[in-house]
Amino acid sequence: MSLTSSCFAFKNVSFKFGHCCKQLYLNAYKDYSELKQTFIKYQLKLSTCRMMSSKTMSSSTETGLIVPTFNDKVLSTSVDLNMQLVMEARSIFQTAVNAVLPHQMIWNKLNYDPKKSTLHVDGIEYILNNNLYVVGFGKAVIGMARAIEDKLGDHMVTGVLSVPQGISRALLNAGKQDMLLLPSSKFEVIEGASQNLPDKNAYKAAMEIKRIAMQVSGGDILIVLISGGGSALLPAPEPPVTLDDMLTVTKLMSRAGATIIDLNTVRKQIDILKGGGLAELAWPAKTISLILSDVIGDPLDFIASGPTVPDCTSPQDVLKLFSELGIKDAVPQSVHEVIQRKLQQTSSVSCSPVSQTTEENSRPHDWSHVQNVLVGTNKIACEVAFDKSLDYELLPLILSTEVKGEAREVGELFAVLGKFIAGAFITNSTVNDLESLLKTEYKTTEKNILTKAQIQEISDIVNMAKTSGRSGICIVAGGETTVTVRGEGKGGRNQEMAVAFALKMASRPLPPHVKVIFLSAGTDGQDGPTPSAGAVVSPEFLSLAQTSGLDAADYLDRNDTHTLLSLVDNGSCHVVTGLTGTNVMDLHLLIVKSNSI
Ligand SMILES: Nc1ncnc2c1ncn2[C@@H]1O[C@H](COP(=O)(O)OP(=O)(O)O)[C@@H](O)[C@H]1O
Ligand SMILES: O=C(O)[C@H](O)COP(=O)(O)O
Repeated sequence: MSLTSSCFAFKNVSFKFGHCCKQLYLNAYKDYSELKQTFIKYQLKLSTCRMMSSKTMSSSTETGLIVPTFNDKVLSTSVDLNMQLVMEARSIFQTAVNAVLPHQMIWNKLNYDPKKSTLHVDGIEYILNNNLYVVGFGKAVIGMARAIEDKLGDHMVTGVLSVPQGISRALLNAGKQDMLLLPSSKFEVIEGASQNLPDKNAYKAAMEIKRIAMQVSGGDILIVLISGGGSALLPAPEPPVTLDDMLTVTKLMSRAGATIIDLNTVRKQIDILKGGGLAELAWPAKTISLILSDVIGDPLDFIASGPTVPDCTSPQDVLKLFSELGIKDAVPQSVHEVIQRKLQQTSSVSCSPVSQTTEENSRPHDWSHVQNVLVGTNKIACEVAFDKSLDYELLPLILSTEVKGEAREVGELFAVLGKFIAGAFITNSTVNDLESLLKTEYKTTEKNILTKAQIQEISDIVNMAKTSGRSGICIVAGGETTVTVRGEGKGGRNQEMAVAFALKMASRPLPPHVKVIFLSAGTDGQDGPTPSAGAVVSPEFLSLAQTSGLDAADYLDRNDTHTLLSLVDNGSCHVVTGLTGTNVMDLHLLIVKSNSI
């Protein structure tokens, strides 16, 4: 995947159907973060006043400076500070992950009144009366299904889950019993799609799910649980496309550098259940889709290829993609046949909520029977990380929830930000200083890596820290970078970011008394094909590696960052959580703290 035009900026990615929602979201999010910053300013003023008036809250040095305290312990050595920042980062990450665990999310969203047997979801009321059917597909749906069954099991008729091969055993081994179904469960669980590729088991599960969708009727309620990996776990190729043809197209596109949006555009056009097909089949039953987003920007119609969302793609989009990716001739003939057939059927893309009368089912209906609900997103995790940072007296800033681009380059970018913030603590740095630092220190093919607004936000948060006497800043970000794997090593995008960060930080020593650490980890607990979720490093990581005779740059070049992290300091830099049972992409935390303010 090539580096996008801006790693951090909110991408102006517009889907016809979703664009207006996205703009509303951006406006709301902007208001939210301004509100948050206002709150912080107020809180800071309050605490600064309190601090000035009471000696008990801090210890002062002979020069009268207020030394930052942490849990009433005055920091004495930089080693303490380093270890403390690592502990804080790990705690912030874990707190954020806990907030997007399946049980937490489902219980937050579903308001059930057992006396009235009514279920309220975002203000919409449903009457439960042993009329509930549940299907699910994705890496995190077992935990979601357990939460549903705990809450609404009495009304469940039946349920089917399509989950990754080995996930139940892995969750059991990770001690996540609370995310597994009980022996009395009404769910049928079918494991498949190992390596996230559709297979016969996933196909069997998809057919079972299709059968339930066709079985439900007017008075029934179908809950659909969706999370990352759902596309591969719900393969329902439209004849004459076969499962093998679908596999061929997926592999062809992935190898050609297709994005998840590209992949799912094609999947929606050649699959009966994707692109709203599942909800169409369930009509007139009411469908409630509970969605855990692992796609940047949370586009409902692309997460797991949007089986319950109106489809805004077209057969023309598919042909355009095939030619852009240079795979048109390699695509199976059956796929071209389905695309050509659709070209005849639809003259233009229709995103109207009222779907056309389709010949095979002659059921004219709109989408009022469907409620799509985002229950877990990277944004929620980032906001929890934001709040948790305040507990550690850090001044937080959510820089982006749409981080993308080549992992090592994004890791280096965080290093440049770390250097700027560290320097700004002891000098009067300005926005221009950060812009020039990015130009000189950050050699990348892209020009506007950070938006002007984000550069301004970083400069503002530093000034706010200095004027309020806060000794630390926590930059929170999330998203999903990519790795162009060229070496034979073992690693993942978050481990690559951490090692690249450490290498970049080493190019310029930090001012005395200022410490910088960087944590990058996947919320699903697995970074690449490794048992790590990611890593947390300080600039000292490099000297630790060198004392062990390890060349970090060489390990990075061979995509062998997991091995390197395992060898340095007995693997103490790894972030290991085990499979978490959730998946809202990755979290990045840059913490800069000075013990001289
Ligand atoms: N040795 C490696 N070093 C760095 N990244 C790797 C390596 N091997 C695989 N990857 C990356 O890990 C990605 C898969 O990440 P993973 O966390 O398993 O899945 P998901 O993207 O669903 O979270 C692959 O797309 C690949 O880019
Ligand atoms: O389409 C899907 O399955 C998800 O939206 C993204 O899948 P991934 O987790 O395999 O990228």
